[in-house]
Amino acid sequence: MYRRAKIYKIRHFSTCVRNMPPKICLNNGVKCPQFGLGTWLSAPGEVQKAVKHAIDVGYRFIDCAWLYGNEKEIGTAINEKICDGTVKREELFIGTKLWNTFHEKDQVVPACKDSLKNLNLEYLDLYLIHWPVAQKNLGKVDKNLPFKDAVYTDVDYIETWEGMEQCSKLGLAKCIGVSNFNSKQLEKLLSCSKIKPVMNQVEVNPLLNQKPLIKFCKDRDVFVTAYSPLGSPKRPWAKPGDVIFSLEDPKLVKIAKKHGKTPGQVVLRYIFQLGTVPIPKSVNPKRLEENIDIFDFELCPEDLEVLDCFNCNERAVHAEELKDSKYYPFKGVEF
Ligand SMILES: NC(=O)C1=CN([C@@H]2O[C@H](COP(=O)(O)OP(=O)(O)OC[C@H]3O[C@@H](n4cnc5c(N)ncnc54)[C@H](OP(=O)(O)O)[C@@H]3O)[C@@H](O)[C@H]2O)C=CC1
Ligand SMILES: O=C1CO[C@H](CO)[C@@H](O)[C@@H]1O
Repeated sequence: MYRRAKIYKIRHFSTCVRNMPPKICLNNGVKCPQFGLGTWLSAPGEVQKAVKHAIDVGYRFIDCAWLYGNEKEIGTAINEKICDGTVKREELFIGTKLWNTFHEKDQVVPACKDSLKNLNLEYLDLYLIHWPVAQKNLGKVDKNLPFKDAVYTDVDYIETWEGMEQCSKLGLAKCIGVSNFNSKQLEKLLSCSKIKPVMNQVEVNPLLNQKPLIKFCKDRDVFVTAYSPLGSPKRPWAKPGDVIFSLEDPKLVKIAKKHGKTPGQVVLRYIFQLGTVPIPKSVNPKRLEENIDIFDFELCPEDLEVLDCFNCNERAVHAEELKDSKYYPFKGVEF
C-alpha cells in the first residue's frame, strides 16, 4: 500500500508539478501539446540531460532536426525516460525535419528512416520539410551555418511532399508538415497534396509576430509552430548592428512584474496567445522549468497591445544565402 502511494506521488510530481500545456487537435485528428522544446545548438554532451529534465518537468513535444546533429542523444534521453516509467511513448510528440539535401522524392523515406534510427524510435509524431529550398549535397553540413557555400537545386517541394506522403503511408510519421513555407508556397502545396500538411513551423517572436501568416494558416486548418520564440539571441550569424530582441526591455519587464513572471515567460505566453506552439530552446534546468511555466496566467488586451508594438518584421533566421533560389520563401510575397 505504502509502495503504491509513493509511486503515485513520484509520477504525480513529475507530470503535474505545474500546469501542463493544453493539447491542440491537428487537421488529421492527432493531438499535439501546444508547447515544445527546441534543440538546435543544444550540444552533444548537454542535450541528453536537458531532454530528460524537460520530460521530467512536463515537456512532451520535442522539436528535432536531422541538421542539428544531436538526434542520437535526444533519442537516448527519450528512451531512458520511457524505460524509467516517467512517460509512455504515446504521451510524447516527437518531431524532426528533412534536411534540404534530401529533397528528391526517392531520398525522403530513407532520410526519414535515418532520423528514426538516430532517435531509436519506431515512428515519428511529426516529420517536416525543413525548408522549401533544395540544396546540393556537398558532403559535411555545418549545423551552425548550413547555408554557407550552399548550392541550391531546382527540386520542387511538391515532389518532396510526395516522399513525405510515402512516410505517412508507411507509418513512419503520424503527421507530416512543412517549415519556412510562405503563404503562396503553402497554398500551392494544399492545392495539390493528397495528405494535407498539419503544421507550418516558422519564426515567431515579438520582432516578427507573423499575425498575417498565422491567420492564413489558421483559415486553412494548418497549425503554426513558433520557432526562435525568444528571438534566437545566440544565432551564430548575427553581426554587429543586427536587431537582437532584448528580454530586458523596460516595457516587457513592467508587464512581467505585474504578473509575477519573468520577461521570458511573458514573451512565451504572448506567442502562445497568438495561437501558436512555442518551442523555446534551453539546456539550462532553471530556464527549462521557467519557460514551460506559462499556463497559470493570461496577458490582458493592454499587455498584448504593448507586445504587439515590438513587431518590426525583423527576421533572426533569414537564410539569405538561398535568396536567389526561386523557392526562397522570404521575398516577393507579403507573408
Ligand atoms: N524550422 C527552422 O528553420 C528553425 C527551427 N528552430 C527550432 O526552434 C527552436 C528555438 O529557436 P532558437 O533559434 O533555438 O532560439 P530561442 O528563441 O528559443 O532562444 C534560445 C536561446 O535563448 C536562451 N534562453 C532560453 N530560455 C531563456 C530564458 N528564459 N531567458 C533567457 N534566455 C533564454 C537559450 O540559452 P540556454 O540554452 O543557455 O538557456 C538560447 O541561447 C530551435 O532550437 C529549433 O528547435 C529554430 C530556428 C529555425
Ligand atoms: O532550424 C534551423 C536552425 O538554424 C539553422 C541555421 O541557419 C537553420 O537552417 C535552420 O532552419
